[in-house]
Formats: sequence, structure tokens, C-alpha cells
Amino acid sequence: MTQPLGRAGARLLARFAKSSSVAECSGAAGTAPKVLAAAQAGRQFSALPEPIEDVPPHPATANPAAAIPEELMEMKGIKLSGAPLYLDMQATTPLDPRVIDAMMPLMTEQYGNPHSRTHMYGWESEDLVEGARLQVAALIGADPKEIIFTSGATESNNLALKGVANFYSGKKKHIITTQTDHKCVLDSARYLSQRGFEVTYLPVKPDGLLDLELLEQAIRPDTAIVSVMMVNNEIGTLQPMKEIGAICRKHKVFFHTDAAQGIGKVPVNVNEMNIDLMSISAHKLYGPKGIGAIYIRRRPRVRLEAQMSGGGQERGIRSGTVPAPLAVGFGKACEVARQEMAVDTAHIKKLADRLYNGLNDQLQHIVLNGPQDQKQRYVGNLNLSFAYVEGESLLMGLKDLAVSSGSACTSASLEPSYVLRALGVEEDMAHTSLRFGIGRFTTEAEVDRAIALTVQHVSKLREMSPLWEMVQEGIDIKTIQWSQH
Ligand SMILES: Cc1ncc(COP(=O)(O)O)c(C=O)c1O
Ligand code: FES
Repeated sequence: MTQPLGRAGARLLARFAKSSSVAECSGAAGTAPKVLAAAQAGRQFSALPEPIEDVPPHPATANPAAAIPEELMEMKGIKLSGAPLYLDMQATTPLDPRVIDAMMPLMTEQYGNPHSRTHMYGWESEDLVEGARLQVAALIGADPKEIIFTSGATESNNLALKGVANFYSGKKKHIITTQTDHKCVLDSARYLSQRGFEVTYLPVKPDGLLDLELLEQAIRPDTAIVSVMMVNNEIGTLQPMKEIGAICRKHKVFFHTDAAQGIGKVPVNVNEMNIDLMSISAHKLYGPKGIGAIYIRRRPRVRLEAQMSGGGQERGIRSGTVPAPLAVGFGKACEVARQEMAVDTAHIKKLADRLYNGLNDQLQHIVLNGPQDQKQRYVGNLNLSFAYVEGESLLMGLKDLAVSSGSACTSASLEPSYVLRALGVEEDMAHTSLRFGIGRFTTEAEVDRAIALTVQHVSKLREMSPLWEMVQEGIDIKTIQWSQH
């Protein structure tokens, strides 16, 4: 199958027509259609292997749950009645079908290395990657030259913190972040603190918001960078980016934000917010896994030390071949997000309200973690604690519901979430927290099913709980003197 080349193809064609190294193309522009046809014909696969007829379909296509090895399910004591209902959009999002469509040609025919300079496969791929860079830049109000493709937000966060700190280490020795930032920011900061930097981990208020006065007081003449996450992955807190940016600019300190959970969900403009560096991840906005970007401001210029040695791709900041299919998928995801953000937000807010109200109509003693004001949170993240149930049983029993307890990476350990602890949430309530993540493709029927499953399970656990019995009898549990034997 030959794909039409589209806009990028037209530019490519112009280049192709100009090229003197390709004999047929050295003529005038009038030969272009012939050249295109020849180029496309040359790119046809004439010898694709015949499809093998009798291979059974992969079980996952019929029932995703069936793809999980049975022994593993048994080991974990899990029995699934069909695939669990996915409400974990902060961990990752499914690919938007439009993203898949955009990527497909690059997975088959347009497989050139975007850094190949000597033939049309390379030029074509480069054009497509540059188109994607434009789409990413447009979503955040940046210049495409300020977008560097990376493997995701983890890499971008490492690059921002270590890259800036190391570049300016002659004069600057101090870094500021928050106690509720993502593990990859905190770990990068810890790495730097083991190498002579001083790190301030700012506390947050009970709703997860930063105290701006504390931030301003923490800035020192030797502060290299302030790193504050835009939207928290566990509780959805939306930090006041504009105000933080203004403080950093006033003190001439670089402002980095981990925006993995914010991009495509909330409006972002790097200039209005005075953001100097920003980390983005494609798989959080219906794009592919394994690609992201770092925004690096050019005026005033931010310098940083590359973390990867190699061929000097991406302006020498991130060596390695740019994965063109992923970049194109990422670009498409950004374009769709830019065009549909208002529609997405309205849909997600409606479903989040339905979920929250539906649960509260049928259950008492639910606490919403994070800000109560919807303006200070990303609406698609509902982190709820259910009082008087046992945390582990809650998560284990809700096997038909794919939700997260705190962040996906820490939930396996069943440790209470460090984010909830930083908010001052008590340990038992932190353990009974569930993060419901609603997205573009979530439906009303799914929300209703999630309500039914949660209500059924929480009620069952509470019926078994002696604490719940006491609460029902009107006993104030806080006044009980528990025996120490
Ligand atoms: C806030 C935040 N930062 C960083 C990451 C890591 O992103 P990636 O998976 O692209 O490395 C995530 C996702 O888990 C996240 O939620
Ligand atoms: S890495 Fe972010 S939720 Fe796990």
C-alpha cells in the first residue's frame, strides 16, 4: 500500500526535485508528478511475505484479560470476569485511533532514519519528525527549536535537573523542588545532593498546593533551578504555574516543571507562565509510550549538559536516533489535544462529577484527597479515601476495576503514598485511597459500573469491620483508648 505524502510530502517533493544526485529529478518542477510517482513506486514492497493463514488470533484481541498468564493470576489470587474496567488514566492512556493512523505509514513504508542526509527516505522521515515538533510546540506556545525529543518525562526530568545543575555548577549549588514531586525528580535531586548540591524539598499545604511565600524565601543567590510539578500524578493538584514562574523570573532562577500530567489536559503557555524547562510524556495524552520531550527556553537562553554522548542529534542535547513513528504519534496526539481540549475537559468533568456524586450518594465517609476546588485540580483525577475499610483488601478485592492506589510505581509495595503523607493524610486513610483516572474515551456506562463495584465492595468490607460497627453505634473512635497488650 502506498500512502499519499500529504503536506510533508509536498515539501519533500520540492527537495527531491531539486536534488542533483538523483538523475531523473534534475529536471524542472514540471516533472514533479512523474518524480513522485517514481519515488512512490520505488517504495512499494513487492516481495512482502504471504500472510500465514492458520495462525490463531492472539488471545488478547478477543479478551485482553486472557493474555495474562493464568499461573500469574492464580499466584496473585486473581480471578477475572472479563477484562477489568480501566480507570487508571494517570498511569497511562490508550492510543487515540487518530494517533495510530498517523503512525502506521512510518511503521511500514516510511521507515527512513530522520538523520539520514543522503536519500529521500531520510528527508521524508526528517520532514515528518519536524512536523511533529511543530505540533508539540504549538500545544504549549513554544518555538519548535525549543522542543527536544526524549524517551519520556523520566528522561526529561533527569536532563532538566542534572543537565542544568551540572552546567552551572561553577556558580550554583542549590536546587529547590517539592516533597510531592515525582520520584524521578526527587531521585535526580538526591543524586545531585550526593554530588555536592544542596536540595530544598518544600512542604505543601494539606491540599497539595505550594506556599508561594515559602518558595520565595527558599530561593538563594546560588539556586540553579526550581522544579515544581504542574499537575500531581496522585492527587491532581494543579500548581499556580504563572505565579511560580513570575517568582523565579524575578529572582533570575530557572523554572522547570514536570508537566507529564498536565500537557493536553490543561491549557499551557510557556511564555505566559515563564517556564524555562518543561518535561512532557506522550503516553499520558493518548500518544505512544517511549517518547516525550523537554522544552528548553532559548530566550533568555537555558544551557544544560547533555546526559547522553553520541551523534549529537537534537541540537547535541539528546544523542540517539529520534524514533520517528513515535514522534509522529506524539505530534498527532498533541494536535488532537489542542483541538479537543475544551471538549475533553467538559466530557471528563461530567464523568468525574457523576462518579463522585454517585459514590457519595450511596456511601458515607469518603474523603477527596487534594484540593476541593475544581479550579485547583485536574478534574480527571479523583483520589478518594474510604474510611473504615482495610486498605489492602480494598485494592485486592476490586479486581474488576483497574485503578491505582497512589502512584502506579509505589502501589505494588503497598507502602502508604509519600504524596498523601506530605499532605498530612493519616496512614490508614492513605492506605484506603483509590485513584480513579477518567479520560477521553471513558463512558458513562463505565463510570456507573465503577460506582456499583466500589459501593458493593466498600459496603462488604465495612460490614466485616468492627470499627464500622462502632461508628454505626455512634461511638467516637478517636476517643477510644486502645489497649497496648
Ligand atoms: C508526573 C509524572 N512525571 C513523570 C512520569 C514519567 O513519565 P514517563 O513514563 O514518560 O517516563 C510520570 C508517569 O508515570 C508522571 O506521572
Ligand atoms: S511512574 Fe508515575 S505513576 Fe508510576
